[in-house]
Amino acid sequence: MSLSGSKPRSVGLTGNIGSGKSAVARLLQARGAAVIDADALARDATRDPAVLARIAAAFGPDLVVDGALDRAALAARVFRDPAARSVLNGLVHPWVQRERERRVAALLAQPEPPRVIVHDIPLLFEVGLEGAFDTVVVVDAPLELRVRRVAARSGLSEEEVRARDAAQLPLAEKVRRADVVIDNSGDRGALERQVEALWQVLVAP
Ligand SMILES: CC(C)(COP(=O)(O)OP(=O)(O)OC[C@H]1O[C@@H](n2cnc3c(N)ncnc32)[C@H](O)[C@@H]1O)[C@@H](O)C(=O)NCCC(=O)NCCS
Ligand SMILES: Nc1ncnc2c1ncn2[C@@H]1O[C@H](COP(=O)(O)OP(=O)(O)OP(=O)(O)O)[C@@H](O)[C@H]1O
Repeated sequence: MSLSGSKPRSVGLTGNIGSGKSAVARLLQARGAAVIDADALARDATRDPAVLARIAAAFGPDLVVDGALDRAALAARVFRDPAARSVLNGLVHPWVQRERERRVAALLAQPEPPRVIVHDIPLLFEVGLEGAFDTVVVVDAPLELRVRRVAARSGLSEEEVRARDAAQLPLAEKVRRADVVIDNSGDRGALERQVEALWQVLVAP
């Protein structure tokens, strides 16, 4: 039983590349939420030898170097080719979905499950998961700002960020479909204030 004796609230957290999902997830985690990060699970999937073998079979053995996926090379392929992207998604997404369900089951089996479980899923709408959560939160920020923030974080070029954004449902459409929108066009203080307000709603009886 959780402290309140009720089932954890499930939150789907999404937005396009660089919108600030991980930043929001961290702030919710600091307040006591459990976070399941689909990007991290997708990275785990590509370390599974069975998945890696299927990626090598589909995209060529040169994409696996010393037993590890050449992520940059695969990204260069899939973000300019929707058909290739859909093949990769078909190899990785079922693994991610299974592991996510396993993690939820483990959290629910704890003596004191968390009050809130946050599912950070970049492609939540694209894969049709919008009905799977009590609350869907979309993190919004203008593309120009996201390009700058991601470049500072990871060194992806402007073109690479734009290509990934173009491979996702338009962010404005996600904002329309959201239950809650977090505007991350401001500073970190502004973000934290919105997350605190969201948290109060999530844990309200
Ligand atoms: C292509 C890969 C190898 C590139 O790896 P890389 O380390 O450069 O990026 P990383 O995985 O950290 O993803 C960063 C961001 O790219 C975007 N992105 C990743 N995959 C996709 C995709 N298939 N479609 C659209 N956007 C994507 C998301 O915004 C994500 O947050 C990797 O992203 C991958 O395996 N993608 C397929 C799995 C997937 O869909 N992951 C996203 C959530 S499950
Ligand atoms: N309000 C903010 N002010 C300044 N920098 C920010 C703010 N919010 C997020 N960032 C920074 O912008 C970058 C992108 O944010 P974050 O990694 O949280 O986005 P994301 O949506 O998880 O990205 P991805 O789609 O790549 O997973 C990070 O370096 C983060 O630290």
